[in-house]
Amino acid sequence: MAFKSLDELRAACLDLSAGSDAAADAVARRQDTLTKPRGSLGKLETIAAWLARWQGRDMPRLDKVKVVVFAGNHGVTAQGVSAYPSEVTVQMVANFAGGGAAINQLARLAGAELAVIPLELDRPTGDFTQTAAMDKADFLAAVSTGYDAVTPDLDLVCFGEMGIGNTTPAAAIAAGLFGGNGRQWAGRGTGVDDSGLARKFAAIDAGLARHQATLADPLAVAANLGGRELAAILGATLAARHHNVPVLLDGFVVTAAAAPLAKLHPEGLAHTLSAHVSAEAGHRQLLEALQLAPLLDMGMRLGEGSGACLAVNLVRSALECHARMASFAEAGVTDK
Ligand SMILES: O=C(O)c1ccc[n+]([C@@H]2O[C@H](COP(=O)([O-])O)[C@@H](O)[C@H]2O)c1
Ligand SMILES: Cc1cc2nc[nH]c2cc1C
Repeated sequence: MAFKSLDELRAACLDLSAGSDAAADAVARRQDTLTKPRGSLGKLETIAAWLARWQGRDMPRLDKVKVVVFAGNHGVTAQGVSAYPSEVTVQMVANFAGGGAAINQLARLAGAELAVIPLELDRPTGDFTQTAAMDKADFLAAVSTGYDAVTPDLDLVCFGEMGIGNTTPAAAIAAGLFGGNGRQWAGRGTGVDDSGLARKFAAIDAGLARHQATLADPLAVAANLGGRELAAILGATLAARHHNVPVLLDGFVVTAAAAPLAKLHPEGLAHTLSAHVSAEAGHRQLLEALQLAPLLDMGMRLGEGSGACLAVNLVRSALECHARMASFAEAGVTDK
C-alpha cells in the first residue's frame, strides 16, 4: 500500500471494523463450560475473547506470530537528548541480524518470527525544534512501509522499535496529542542525566511551540514531531486492523507511535493490547490517556519489542487453556 496523500491515509484510519461479536461471544460461551469456576482465569479469558474478535475466528489460533522491529534515526539528537550516540541504531540492527540482542532471545522463546525493518538510517529525520521531522512525502513513505510489513496470514503481531533519541519524539507526540509539556511526558530513555533530561524538556517544548498550529491534526503531529520508525508503527497498526491481525504494543515509544490512530478514531486501538508498562516516565500516563491497561509491569525500558514478546507467552497461555481444557460434561465434573 502506498498512501499518496494525508487525506487518503486519514480516510483509511476512519475505515475500521469492530471485529467479530459472534467470535468473541462464542469464546465467552465456551469459557463458561470449561472446568473452572466462571471467570477464574481472569484476563486469560478476556484475552482469548479478544483474539477471537480480532481474528474473526470462534477458535483463534497462534500458528504464525511475528515481531516486527522498525529502526530509525532522529535529527533531534543534535539537542543532546540521548545517553548514546546515533550510530548505535545501525549497530544494533546488525546485532539483531547476528542474533545477539535481547529481542532475539525473547522472540525465539515466544515462538515468534523476528523481522527488522531499517528506515533510511543514513538519513535522520529533521530536528523538530528547527523544522518538521518529516515532510509529507517522507511521512507517507514510512507509514506505507509499516503498512506493508503486516500481512493477513499473521495470527498475532508485536511491534518494536530501535532508534537512538526516539523517546524524545515519542514524548513530543504524546504532548502534542494529549496536551502538557516536555516535563510532563519525557523520561530518561536510555539513561540521560539531569542535564540531558532538562535538554529533553526544552527540545520538546521548542517542538511544540514551533508546530503549535498543526497540533489539532494527529497525522500532522506524527509527521512534524515523530520519526520514521514511529510512522511505520502507525502504518503497521492500521494494516493489522485492516487484515484482522491482533496487535501487542510494546513500550512508551510504540504506544506513542500508535496513539494518533486512537485520536483519529475512538476505537482505533481496540485491536491492540498493551503488553507492558515500561519504566519510561510518561508511559503509564499515556496508557491512561488511551484507556489501555498494561498486562505486565516488569520495570523494563529497552524497547525492541521486548515487553511485547514477553506477553506473547500470556496470549499463548490464554489460547492453550481455552482450546484444550475439558468441559464440565467431558470431565464428569459437577457444575454449580
Ligand atoms: O519504549 C520504551 O518504553 C523505551 C524506553 C526507554 C528506551 N527505549 C529504547 O531506547 C532508545 C531510545 O532512548 P533515547 O534515550 O535514545 O531516547 C530506543 O532505541 C528505544 O528502543 C525504549
Ligand atoms: C545498546 C542499546 C540497545 C537498545 N535496544 C533498544 N534501544 C537500545 C539502546 C541502546 C543504547
